[in-house]
Amino acid sequence: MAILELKNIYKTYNPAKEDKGEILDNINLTIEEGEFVAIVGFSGSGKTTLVNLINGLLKPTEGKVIFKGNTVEDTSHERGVIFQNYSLLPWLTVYQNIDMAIQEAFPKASKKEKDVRVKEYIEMVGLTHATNKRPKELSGGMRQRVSVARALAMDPEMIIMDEPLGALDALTRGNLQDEILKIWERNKRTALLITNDVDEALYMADRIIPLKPGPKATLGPEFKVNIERPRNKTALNDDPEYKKTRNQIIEYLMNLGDAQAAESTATYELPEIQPKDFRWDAN
Ligand SMILES: Nc1ncnc2c1ncn2[C@@H]1O[C@H](COP(=O)(O)OP(=O)(O)OP(=O)(O)O)[C@@H](O)[C@H]1O
Repeated sequence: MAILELKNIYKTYNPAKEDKGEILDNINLTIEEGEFVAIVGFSGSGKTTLVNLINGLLKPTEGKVIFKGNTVEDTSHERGVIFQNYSLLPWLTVYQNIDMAIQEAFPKASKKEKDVRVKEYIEMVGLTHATNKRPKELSGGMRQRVSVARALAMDPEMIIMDEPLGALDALTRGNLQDEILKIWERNKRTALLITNDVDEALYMADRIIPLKPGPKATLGPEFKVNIERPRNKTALNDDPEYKKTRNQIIEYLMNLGDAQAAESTATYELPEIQPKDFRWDAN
């Protein structure tokens, strides 16, 4: 059953002005319950705008966002967003930031239950030692981990991630990818990951959809990731299916980037791609 539907979404920030700032156009997407979908996009193409539309922070200029059969009008803890810019309350400690989210999601839980949950998620992201610190006392990566813990602690039906792990070192990033996958699988949740990292998308998602560069950014064709779970990062490098899909996506993105550069004077930043990508056999 579809949990999220995007229907003919068009978004401009400036409908009245001549320069309309047309960000998204003709966005159609259906995500089934339990799926893990990744959208891979160019920098500045409208990824955060799309997340905010799904979250309910923004309204589409035209079209509809439908969650569990109802048009999204507002934010809801059923859709937990991990933002790229941490968005923590600066005057609250790590504990209090997470506790506040849990209060909202589980208003009827006892004080003890909430306390156990807060501590469980702080431990999950390895921040027990920083429980009573405020955001300004934390590094960027630590703040991002609090943000991940806060979103997951609310046990949202849909986990929406807007480049959530970009600020982290490789080890922490890998650990959190695994934690997110565990929670998604264990609790049978639905996940939408917005990223510019093709490898992250391939490791985590069931299908990957490129967001073409704007103005009027729209979704490209989907690429299915037919690789069994649980996936092993080291083994993936030798998996023919992984190599094939990776090359297909990268080739598609490179062609898009070239076409866009030929048409426009604007410069676009490609999603994270290594030169080694083209050395691999597409077998
Ligand atoms: N509130 C706003 N008012 C006007 N224009 C906006 C607003 N928010 C974003 N934009 C414009 O919309 C476009 C897409 O921005 P958005 O943040 O959605 O892209 P993004 O793909 O998430 O970017 P990045 O990868 O750099 O984070 C940009 O040109 C940006 O300047």
